[in-house]
Amino acid sequence: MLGLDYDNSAILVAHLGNGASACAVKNGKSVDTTMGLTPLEGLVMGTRSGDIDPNVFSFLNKQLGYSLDEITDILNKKSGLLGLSEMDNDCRVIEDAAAQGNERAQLTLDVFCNVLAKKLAGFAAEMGRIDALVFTGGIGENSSVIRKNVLERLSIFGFEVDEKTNEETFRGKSGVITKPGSTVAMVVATNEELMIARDTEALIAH
Ligand SMILES: Nc1ncnc2c1ncn2[C@@H]1O[C@H](COP(=O)(O)OP(=O)(O)O)[C@@H](O)[C@H]1O
Ligand SMILES: CC(=O)OP(=O)(O)O
Ligand SMILES: [Mg+2]
Repeated sequence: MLGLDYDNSAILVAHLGNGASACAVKNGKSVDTTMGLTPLEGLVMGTRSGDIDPNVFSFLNKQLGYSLDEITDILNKKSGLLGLSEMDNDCRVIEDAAAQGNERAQLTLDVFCNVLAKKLAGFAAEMGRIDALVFTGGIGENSSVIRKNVLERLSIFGFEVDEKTNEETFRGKSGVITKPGSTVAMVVATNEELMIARDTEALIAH
């Protein structure tokens, strides 16, 4: 798509759906990712907190009396976009509220984008350069608001969003969303379900 040399490339991938993660892909291989032992680590997600002080477990238990199961449930199912906005885990609902001037909704979007931008910047440091940044997943493929917010935070790496193309890229459309001469950011529509089905078929066929 970009004519990059597969064996000499550094690509950042932001897969933003309900679950969300970022990945550093060097020379075609994933060399780092934001999720950890469980999908809770890393980015702010629909209902998952992402990175948080691990002492939150002992604090919420000792100070506020929550059980281990309750804290696990809060961090996985009641945090993230839902917990920050106190509205919904669906990014569209929060974007609409922010557009109407709801400050809490705007803060939620800013936290989401700030955490993502910091992770991507860290990956850039790890790989030594960025040839392209790929947005995918429901939010990555459809939200021009989130993409613009993140790219502006990463302008130090030479990203310059093309506002018109960015706004016109959604619902399965793929393509570059930055200006000519900018470090490349693009949308790549994924079909995870098809990949999972193909991988499963390949595994059970043997
Ligand atoms: N037009 C849109 N603008 C902003 N966010 C959107 C839009 N369309 C879908 N989304 C977001 O995409 C999320 C779902 O992404 P998806 O990749 O399907 O999730 P999953 O991780 O469940 O596979 C929704 O929760 C919603 O927040
Ligand atoms: C791991 C993951 O992406 O979870 P979800 O199905 O919530 O998106
Ligand atoms: Mg998905």
